[in-house]
Amino acid sequence: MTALLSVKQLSWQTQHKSILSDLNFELNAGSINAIVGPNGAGKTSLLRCLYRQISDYQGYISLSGQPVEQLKHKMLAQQIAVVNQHSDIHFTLSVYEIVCMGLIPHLSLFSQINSVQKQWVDKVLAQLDITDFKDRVFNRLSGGEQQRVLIARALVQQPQLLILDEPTNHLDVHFQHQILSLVNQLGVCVLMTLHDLNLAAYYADNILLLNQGKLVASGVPEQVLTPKLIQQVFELPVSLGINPLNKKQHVYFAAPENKVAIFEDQNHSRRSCDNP
Ligand SMILES: Nc1ncnc2c1ncn2[C@@H]1O[C@H](COP(=O)(O)OP(=O)(O)OP(=O)(O)O)[C@@H](O)[C@H]1O
Repeated sequence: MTALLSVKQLSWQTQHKSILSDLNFELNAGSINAIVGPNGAGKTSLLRCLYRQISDYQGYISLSGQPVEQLKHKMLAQQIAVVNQHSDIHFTLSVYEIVCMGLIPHLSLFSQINSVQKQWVDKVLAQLDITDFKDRVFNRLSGGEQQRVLIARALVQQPQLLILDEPTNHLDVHFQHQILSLVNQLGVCVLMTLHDLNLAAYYADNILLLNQGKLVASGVPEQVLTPKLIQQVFELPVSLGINPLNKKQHVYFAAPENKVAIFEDQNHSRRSCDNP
């Protein structure tokens, strides 16, 4: 099977620092993929290379066998949709207007939205369960509702690859699971960054573990989320178990050992003061 996205020997550096180095991986059509790693590991930079917000990288990125640098901007927007951490939404627009913006890569200059495209927008609104508030103003929605609107806008683009940068950011536990189970049912290839390793284990088919700009491991969650790798990358004591509710792998963390020693010390001094 030909990969949908193929990344080979991808490196990117700024004037002073290497940010990504020699990344190699492939994503299959329809697969759900999570990039995890510590702050500053290069997760967002990698995404930015893929949708060519960064273009001065070295290496090869191809989509359905075609190098992305050969794709015209509009063609790229028809194939890759992006939901960023910081939305660029004009606050006074309605949900419907925002979702329709996803059609822009499919419209020619001054053309109107046709009936087929209207039907497509309605279908996506229904799929994300936001039809009821399509006339509401975007910035009066809850964080979870806003995230669903932004994903709807991205889906209306009819992309082959949906890129989500921290889609669960600022969402409570309920909305985190709601968004990710929804993402799981979209039927498009998804590449998303996640900080929560357990959400990655629950919802991703494959995990890419990034540290200091390097791909430390990639594969199914059980292959990547091993105690040895997690401990090495996040520098915390770790233990693995199974979540009894969904039977998926669950990662448990504790405070770093030296911190525990400090806490114990502080408690000891406090106890000593309280009970001389
Ligand atoms: N345009 C830039 N110029 C200089 N340095 C940059 C630029 N973009 C990113 N960096 C640096 O590259 C490193 C990786 O940043 P990036 O945002 O990709 O990490 P991340 O894994 O997404 O982090 P986080 O989890 O904190 O969001 C950081 O040290 C960041 O400061």
